[in-house]
Amino acid sequence: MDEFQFIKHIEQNFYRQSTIRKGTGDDAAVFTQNYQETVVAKDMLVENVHFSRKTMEPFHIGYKGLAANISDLAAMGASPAFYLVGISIPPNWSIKEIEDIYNGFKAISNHYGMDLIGGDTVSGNELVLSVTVIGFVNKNRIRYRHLAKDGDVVFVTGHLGDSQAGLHLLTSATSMERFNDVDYFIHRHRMPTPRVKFSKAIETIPRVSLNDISDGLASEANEIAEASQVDIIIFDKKIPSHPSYNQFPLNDQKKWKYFGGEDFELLGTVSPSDWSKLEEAARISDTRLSKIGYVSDKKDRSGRVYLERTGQSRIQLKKEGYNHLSR
Ligand SMILES: Nc1ncnc2c1ncn2[C@@H]1O[C@H](COP(=O)(O)OP(=O)(O)O)[C@@H](O)[C@H]1O
Ligand SMILES: Cc1ncc(C[n+]2csc(CCOP(=O)(O)OP(=O)(O)O)c2C)c(N)n1
Ligand SMILES: [Mg+2]
Ligand SMILES: [Mg+2]
Ligand SMILES: [Mg+2]
Repeated sequence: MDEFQFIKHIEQNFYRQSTIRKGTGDDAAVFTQNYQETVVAKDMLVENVHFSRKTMEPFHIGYKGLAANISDLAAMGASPAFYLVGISIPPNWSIKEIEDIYNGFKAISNHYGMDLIGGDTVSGNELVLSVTVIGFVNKNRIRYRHLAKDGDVVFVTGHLGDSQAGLHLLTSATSMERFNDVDYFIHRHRMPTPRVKFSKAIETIPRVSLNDISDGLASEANEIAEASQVDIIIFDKKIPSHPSYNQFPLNDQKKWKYFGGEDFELLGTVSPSDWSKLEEAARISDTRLSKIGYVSDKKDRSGRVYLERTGQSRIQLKKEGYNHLSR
């Protein structure tokens, strides 16, 4: 199969989005849009950085590559619509394996009614995916990270630390039989759920600041604090974790839930007067929701995040987490 046959092979034969005028097959895609804001994001997935052939099957690579991107749309309040895929294919990957990556894309894109409208195919030394997503959101419902205000409630969806626990189970030398809920943790690592349903369900709330947790809670909370120029206080004991999470070494538990990343949960802040609406949205979207802290209303704020631990002094939670250029 050559490059052109490959493209023909992966093209969709119909489109779900009615706004599409031209998908794949010309020099560029064309869609029309009139009243909503257009939201665009890109995240890459690179062999031996984001996955290894030991930790992920080809299907998971496609699924997670698109899930990570959809997560950024959810973090802006946007509904996913389109995606484009740049792929560098090494010679030692079979066409069947590449097809399976695309089966991963198809599985999650079907779920959100998204269309593949373009991309690029090249040969390379390592498998590299560069995915671009496009979504739409109503003008006054964009969930910027600079929208946090004094006195807000700080919340998070789901459980934290699961993804790195899954990676640990996939890579550590100790036998998996020693652990409970192995399949759950591995699934959370390989096939994370972007919180689109929750993000849509909170549409009635006028102001929410939101970030998705790709680099760890500490990093994402600092991004909200810096962008909004507020101080955030987080209660250590309120961080939600899976019932079996406490089977891992204490140090790892702490490391993964604050600095691990790839959980693709949503972290945000909302006015206390909208908290009950948020709870209702969590209920109807079947999403776990936890109140984990608050935005300080003191005047001397500096865009920092602090951690409160029972019986211990308050410490600053620094912007540490997964960082590609920390050398
Ligand atoms: N190489 C790059 N060129 C241009 N913009 C970039 C580049 N890398 C990151 N960005 C932009 O920087 C911002 C933060 O990126 P990132 O930390 O990867 O976000 P996220 O963690 O939400 O995926 C985004 O607006 C992103 O588009
Ligand atoms: C083999 C392997 N090693 C390490 C990791 C852990 N890891 C890789 S990237 C990453 C953070 C998220 O990736 P990034 O590209 O920073 O996403 P973004 O913040 O741009 O959405 C983590 C925790 C992994 N998933 N697989
Ligand atoms: Mg990114
Ligand atoms: Mg993000
Ligand atoms: Mg991202």
